[in-house]
This record gives sequence, structure tokens and C-alpha cells, in this order.
Amino acid sequence: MSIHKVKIITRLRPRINGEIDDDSVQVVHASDNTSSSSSSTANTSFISVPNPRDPTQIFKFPFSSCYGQDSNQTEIYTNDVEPLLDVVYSGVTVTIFAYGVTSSGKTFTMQGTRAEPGVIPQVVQGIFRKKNTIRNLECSLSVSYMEIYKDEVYDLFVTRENAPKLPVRENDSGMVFVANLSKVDINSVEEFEHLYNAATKHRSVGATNLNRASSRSHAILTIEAKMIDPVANTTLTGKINLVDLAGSENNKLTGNDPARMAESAAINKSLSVLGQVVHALNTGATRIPYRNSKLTRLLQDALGGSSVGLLICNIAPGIKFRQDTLNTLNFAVRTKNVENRPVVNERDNRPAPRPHFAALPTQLTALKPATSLVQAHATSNVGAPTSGPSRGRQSLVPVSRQRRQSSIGGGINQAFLFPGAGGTRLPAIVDEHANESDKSGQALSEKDIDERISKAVEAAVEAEVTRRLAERERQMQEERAKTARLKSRSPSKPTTIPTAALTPLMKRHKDLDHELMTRLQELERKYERGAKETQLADVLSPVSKKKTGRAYVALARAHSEKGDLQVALDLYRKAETYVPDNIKLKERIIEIEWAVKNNQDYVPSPKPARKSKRKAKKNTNGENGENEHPMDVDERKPSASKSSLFDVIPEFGLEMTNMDSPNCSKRSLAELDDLHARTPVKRQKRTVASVSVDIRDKSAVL
Ligand SMILES: Nc1ncnc2c1ncn2[C@@H]1O[C@H](COP(=O)(O)OP(=O)(O)OP(=O)(O)O)[C@@H](O)[C@H]1O
Repeated sequence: MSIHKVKIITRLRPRINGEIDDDSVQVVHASDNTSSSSSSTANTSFISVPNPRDPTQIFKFPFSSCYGQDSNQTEIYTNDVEPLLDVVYSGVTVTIFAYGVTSSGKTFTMQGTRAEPGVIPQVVQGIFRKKNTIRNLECSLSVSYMEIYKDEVYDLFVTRENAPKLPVRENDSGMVFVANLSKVDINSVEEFEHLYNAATKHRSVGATNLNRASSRSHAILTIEAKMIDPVANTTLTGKINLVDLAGSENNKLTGNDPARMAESAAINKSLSVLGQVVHALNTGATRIPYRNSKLTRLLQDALGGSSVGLLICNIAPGIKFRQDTLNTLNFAVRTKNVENRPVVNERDNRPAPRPHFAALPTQLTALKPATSLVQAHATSNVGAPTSGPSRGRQSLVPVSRQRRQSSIGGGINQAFLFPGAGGTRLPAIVDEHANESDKSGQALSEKDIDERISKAVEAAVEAEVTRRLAERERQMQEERAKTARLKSRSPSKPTTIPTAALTPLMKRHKDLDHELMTRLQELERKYERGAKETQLADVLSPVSKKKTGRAYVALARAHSEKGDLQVALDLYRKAETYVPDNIKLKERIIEIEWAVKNNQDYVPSPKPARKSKRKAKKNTNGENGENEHPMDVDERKPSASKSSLFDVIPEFGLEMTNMDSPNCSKRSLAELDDLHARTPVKRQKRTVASVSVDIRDKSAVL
């Protein structure tokens, strides 16, 4: 089965509502190396963003399509979306999703306006146009539309007052689907428009400081093309999922009230899980945390599954959004490496041969790799088998069925159906909303048992790690108190402790570090023996993960201070598995990797001075506001020093695709010598690094 990577495109929106656009984020054509705000689809284009910590360094993020501020809806559709319609008509599932911070232009790109129709209306027109060209097949189109609001799924074709929360289920072929979601046949663009406009009014939208009509939910519109071949007696089903994600939010900027904050927390959490899924896929983790949010469960097929994926990353201009822009682009860079295995969804309509002994589930669904077709379009895609055997329980909640084809009784009419990436075969449908009575009388499935074991192990491991870390903290406090006592007993020498007193303390500290590391390793081994498929980092609670990550960082720092860089690097990487989103940790790893690879000393970035709480509180705007993101790892000190690796954790970590500095790189050697003569030693090493390292080729660093 061929592998296809998710295609990434980026779009920088123009300035709106008197925003200050300081040109800090730019679309650049690498061919002539001149910055431009015009759109470009040249392979060599990239987005350039200055490093917030050192504006002379420029991060470059190359993508196959970068659209600038004056790009228009038609060119995005023509260049990157329209070619995917042939993929849909070949029986493959295509998923297009718009990703970006709040107010970056996702809804504008996906939906657009009457004057400037976005991806959705253009896709619908295109899909009807293509339908009219199909001969020899009976082709029909249908649509479903849902939103994920505060991690609950709602049918947007049902008025909100009547809309029940819809369960996400998985059938025995490992396909994830939304039970009881309406699926409506559409026969013309006008019919679609009528439905869509009414449904869009049901979508949860609210005003924030950044966007008067901010989407408070993730919206997923699915158009399904069913093609019956009466001669061959087969049905080909292609789908296109058009996903307008809610934007990640920095509540310092949005000025959200408590109700909006709750929505924002749900949005940020689901997007954070999305980041974790991408990270897990990239690192080849044995367990991908799809189940940690409804969004990732439903996008499972587009990320590491059998769907062709197109990610549109929307970014906003200016310094105000710089950190968010970096987070979005970093997410995009990571997603580039996500691999899908597209399949053609074709079903044989002939009656199945009578089974000899045991009954076969239903008609078999043929899943063919979509190799040639998808290659022709140079993107990846997945055909989600829509018609696998399903035994979905009927909903207990009444759903209006006027003009709708409900999934109830329709066999397998799930409007959003994804096969599990790993092809998990479960003996029974997993219903997240199933209450105990649903399960009474049923034996526990293997999955139920696994989940229970996981929970028990998690609780035990968490308690053990917390206890050991607390023990270590207590010992260190004792040592600090001892040191303070020693100091107070020798007032004549307040700043120095006699070597004889210091040596055992240092030794004790070293022993503690060693002990902690051994314990952590022991715990991991113990846990991994018990749950081969799962890593400790996957099951710890967020707080325990932070603590464990912090413990590894402390050890790593101790080793890097001793100059033991390789060990420090291994420990930092270990820490990263616990806190994959920590931006500073990533930067640290990249810096040390570079130092190890080039056999250089490692000089850490200077630590910014600590700020008093009051001072930090005052600076809630601009840079500080950006850093005080709700996703900060260290919740105990939200506005304290930025010196710890754990102080800043934007939603997704920054991956430095490029950090060359145009200013520096243009300097002559003589100028550099001069610069060195004027620069303190520590700073010199950093300057040399920024001049000589061109990380355009990431392998040079990693
Ligand atoms: N390319 C563009 N050209 C003109 N205006 C744009 C463009 N992109 C976005 N806008 C405008 O910017 C504002 C915010 O855009 P939009 O609502 O699409 O953001 P969003 O990313 O969907 O935000 P949220 O996540 O809060 O829903 C809107 O007023 C929209 O019309």
C-alpha cells in the first residue's frame, strides 16, 4: 500500500480593522529572495518570521504553496483543491482542514463570503460540475454537517434546541463514525446552499476581542459521492471532509468572559491533542492518542489513516500574532511528515456467497490502495470505507428526519465514517455514551479490560512518581535548610561555604540525581513490561507528565553544566516525550544537537532576569501576553520568570526549520572579527552559531 504525506499550504491574511502590520511575517519567494505579499505557489516559497528572542534570526518555513495577503479564493481552489475532486470521484476520502489561531482567516478561507466564495462553495460547484461528466455510473451526492462544541458532537442540520449530543462510535472494522448524524441527498448547488446556509446559523459563534464572529466549535462538512456501476454491480464511495477548525486562543488577547473561557479551554485542549497526535505519529509512538478528544477521533483517518489530507494553515500578520504564527507553522512542519495510506472504497453489491458455517458479517468491502490515482495528484488521500459492516445501536434520542436520510435503519449510513488507522478489529461497537445498563449482561470486551488495566496502572504509576518526586523535593529542601544553617553559623564568610561542607552536599545532590534517574527508568521499565503497547508518558496525568518532564530536565541541565552533552541530550529528549509541546525544550534540544554534532561547547541562551509578580502582571500585553499562554506547563507560576524551560509552552512547540539570519549571513569575515572583538565571549559563541548554521537542511542540525 503506498504512502502519501499530508499536503500543507499556508495563507497569510491581510490586515483588518486598523491592525498594525509591521511586516514581521512575510511570504517570500525564494527564487528571487524578495519578500512579497502576493500569492505564490512556487515550490520554493516560504514564510519568514523573526525569532522572538533574537529578531536578527529569521525562521524560514518552506511549503509547496504559500499564499500572501493579496491572494484570492479562486487561486487557492484552482491550485490546491480542485485537483482533489478527481480523487473523490475515484472512491477515496479527502480531508481538507483549515488550521490557525483565532481570527487568522480559517472561516474566510473555507466558507468565504458571497462576493468571495471560499473552499466549500467552490468544492460544491466543482463536484456538481464533475458529476455531470460522469457516464455509465449512477452517481448521487449527499451531505452531512456537524460541529464539535466543547468536545460534544452536534448535528448542524438539526436546530440547536433539538440537537442531541451525538455519540462517536467505532464499528467492528475499527471505523470511527458519528451515530445518528443526518445525511441529506443533494441534487443541485441551490439545494446545497439552502441547507448549508440554514445549518451555518446553528453553528456556535461568539464575539471576542479578536474576532466579532469567532467560531466556538470545529465544523465538519462531508460531501459524499456514491457511484454505482450497474454492470459490474459495484459501488464506489468517495468523500470530501471540509473542516473549519476553531482557532487556538490566547485568552490574554481575546478578553474572554467565563463562558467564552470554558469554550476556549475546550478548543485549546482539542487542538493540543491534535498536536500530540501529530507528534506521536512523527516519533513513531506505539500509541497515538486519537481517543483523547472527539476531534482527533474524527480526524483519525486524515492523520495517519487512509484519507488524502490537505492542511491549510492560516496565519495572521504582525507582531501581535508572532508567537501564534510560529506555533501554527511549527504544527504545519510536523504535519508534513504525517503519512497516510489511501484506499479506494469499493463495495461489491452481489449477494455474498452463503457462509459455510459461521455467518459472515455483511457484504465485504474492497479496500484497494489508491496508488496511481493519488500519485497523479501528487498528494495523499484516503478512501474511507463507508460501508463496512456496522451494528450501530439505534439512537434513543429523537432526531428530526424531515428531508433527511437518517443513519437509523439505513444500515451503514454514517455520514462521517473513518477506518481506524491501525486497523483495530474490535469484537463489539464501542459506544462512548453507553451507560452501564447498555453493558449489563455483556462480558467485558478485551478493550474494556485493557482500559481498566490502563487506568489502574496509571493511578499506581502516578502515585509512585509523585511520591518519589515529593521525596526528592523534601530531601532537597532539607539540604537547602542545612546550607542556610551553615551559612548563618559563619557570618564572617557569608558568601562561601567551606569546601569540606560543600563536597558531601554536592555528592549527595549527584547521588540524588542518579537515584532519581534510576527510579524513573525502573518505573518506565516496570510499566512497559506490564503494558507493552503503551508508554509511561501516554498514561500519566498532565500534572505527573510535567513533573516527570521537569525531573528529566533538571538532570539534563546538571549534565550539560558538566559538559556531558550527549547524556544531557538524551535526557532532554526523554523529557520531551513527557512534554512534547514545550517550545524552549525543543530549542534547547536543537542547540545541543548542533553542539554535539559540531563538537562545540554548548553555551545556553542567557537567562532573562526574573520579574517580580507585580511587574509581570503589569505587562500583560505584547510579548508577555503571548508568553502567558493558557497552555503554560508550570501552572504554579504563570507569570513568573521565563528562565525555566517550563515557563513557556505555546500550544505547539517551535521547530526551527531555519534560523539563519540575513543580517548576520551578509557580514564579511572582517566584520565578524570586529563583531567578535566587541562581543562578550558567551555572546560570541551564539553569534558564530547563528552565522554559520544554515538549518534550511534540517539534517544539518538534527
Ligand atoms: N484573506 C482574507 N481577506 C480578507 N479578509 C479576511 C481574510 N481572511 C480573514 N479575513 C477577515 O478576518 C476576520 C477573521 O477571519 P475569520 O473569521 O475567517 O477567522 P477565523 O480564523 O475563522 O477565526 P475564529 O477561529 O475565531 O473563528 C474576518 O473579518 C474575515 O473577513
